[in-house]
Amino acid sequence: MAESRVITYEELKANNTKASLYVLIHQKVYNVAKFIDEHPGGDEVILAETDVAGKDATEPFEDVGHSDEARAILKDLYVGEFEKNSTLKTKGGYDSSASSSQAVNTAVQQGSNLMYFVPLGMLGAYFAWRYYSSGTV
Ligand code: HEM
Repeated sequence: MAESRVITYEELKANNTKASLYVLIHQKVYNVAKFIDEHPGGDEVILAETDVAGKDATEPFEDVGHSDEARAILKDLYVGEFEKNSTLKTKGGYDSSASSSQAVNTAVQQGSNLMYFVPLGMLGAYFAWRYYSSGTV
C-alpha cells in the first residue's frame, strides 16, 4: 500500500467542489465527491461542512451516530492524514458551542448560589426576629 499522504489545511480548503470534496473526520481526510449523491443523509449536510472551508466534520459525523457500515464506506474514500499542525485552526469552529455551554454552567452555578442564600437569609431573619422579640418580653 502506498504511504499515506499528508493533506494540508490549504488542500482541504481547496477541494470544496462536487468534483473533489474533502471532508475531515478524526484527523483523516476523505474525498466524498463520488459518494455524496448516495449519502442517505442527503448531500446538503456534507456540503454544508465543506462550504465552511476547512471545517472539521468529526463532531457532526459522530453526532449522527453513523453505523459501522458508514464507517466502512469511509475506508474507500480515504485520501490521507491531515497535517498535524493544522489541528488548532480547525478546532476553532466549535469554540462557540463550548463557550455557550460555559455560560449555561455559570447560570446554573449562580442559580445554585441563590438556592443557598435565600434559605440562609430567611433563617438569619428568623433568629434576628427571635432575638429582638425575646428582648422586649
Ligand atoms: C463523509 C462521510 C460520510 C459517510 C461515509 C456517511 C455515510 C452515511 C450512511 C451509510 C448513512 C446511513 C445510516 C448509517 O449507516 O449510519 C448515513 C446517514 C446519515 N448521515 Fe452520513 N455520512 C457521512 C458524513 C455525514 C456528515 C458530515 C453528516 C453531517 C451532518 C451526515 C449526516 C447524516 C444523517 C443526518 C444521516 C441520517 C439519514 C436518515 O436516517 O434519514 N453524514 N450517512
